[in-house]
Amino acid sequence: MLELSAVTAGYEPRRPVLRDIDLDVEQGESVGLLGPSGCGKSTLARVAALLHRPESGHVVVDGETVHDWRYRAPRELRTAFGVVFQQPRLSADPRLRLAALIAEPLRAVGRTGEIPRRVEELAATVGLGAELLARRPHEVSDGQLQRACLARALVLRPRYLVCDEMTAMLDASTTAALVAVVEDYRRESGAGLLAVGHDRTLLERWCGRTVHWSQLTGDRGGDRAQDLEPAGRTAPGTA
Ligand SMILES: Nc1ncnc2c1ncn2[C@@H]1O[C@H](COP(=O)(O)OP(=O)(O)OP(=O)(O)O)[C@@H](O)[C@H]1O
Repeated sequence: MLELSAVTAGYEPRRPVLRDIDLDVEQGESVGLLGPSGCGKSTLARVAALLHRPESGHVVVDGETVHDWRYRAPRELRTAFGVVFQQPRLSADPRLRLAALIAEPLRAVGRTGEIPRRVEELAATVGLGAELLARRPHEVSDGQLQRACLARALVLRPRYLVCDEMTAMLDASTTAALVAVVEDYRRESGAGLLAVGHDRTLLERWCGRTVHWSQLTGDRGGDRAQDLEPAGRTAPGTA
């Protein structure tokens, strides 16, 4: 289980974005996190994925308390997470062809022998053909690049997936395709999922449990219904 307890985190001393937040994701569970823009969802997702050190509180991953974040975290913990962000262009090295981008985590942990087979498997899973794999990020669409970023997030077979507005920039059919890839992986691997977004309908269809920001904060800071995106942008077939 991924356990966040009493997490306080932010970017400036004494001005936390999150205060005393508790959130659990069981293995095999899919949890949607819904809230208005700017409330701190991405910050919480980054703390959960060990990418942002909280000021206080605890993060426990399958019984192991986290003491270090980012590159200081032990490799075994870092590689337990696959993360997909909203804007693939900000998280993709523009110099890498898509095949190399998908293989990046395997290369980083020295498992280069697995690269050809895993890239081929995952390219098929996310729907990228050989011709696209040979292109660089500026030569593909946002949706194609996000497919590669999802493949990269899955390449080490993570125990937890954190999808931070993964589909916010995508059309309905690409959204449905990527959600299906995540769900197939989750069912087959037993991984836990934290999916962050604004789209209530999408998250409620996608996830077994949807948590509203106001439930995490006890209405401190307030989750106002009118700040949430209206239903209707949801991809068909994502239920
Ligand atoms: N790197 C940063 N440095 C300083 N402040 C930041 C940084 N990143 C985010 N913030 C601030 O922290 C607050 C929470 O931001 P965060 O991105 O976590 O919200 P969010 O709920 O994910 O928003 P959105 O739904 O719009 O993506 C915002 O006020 C934002 O301006």
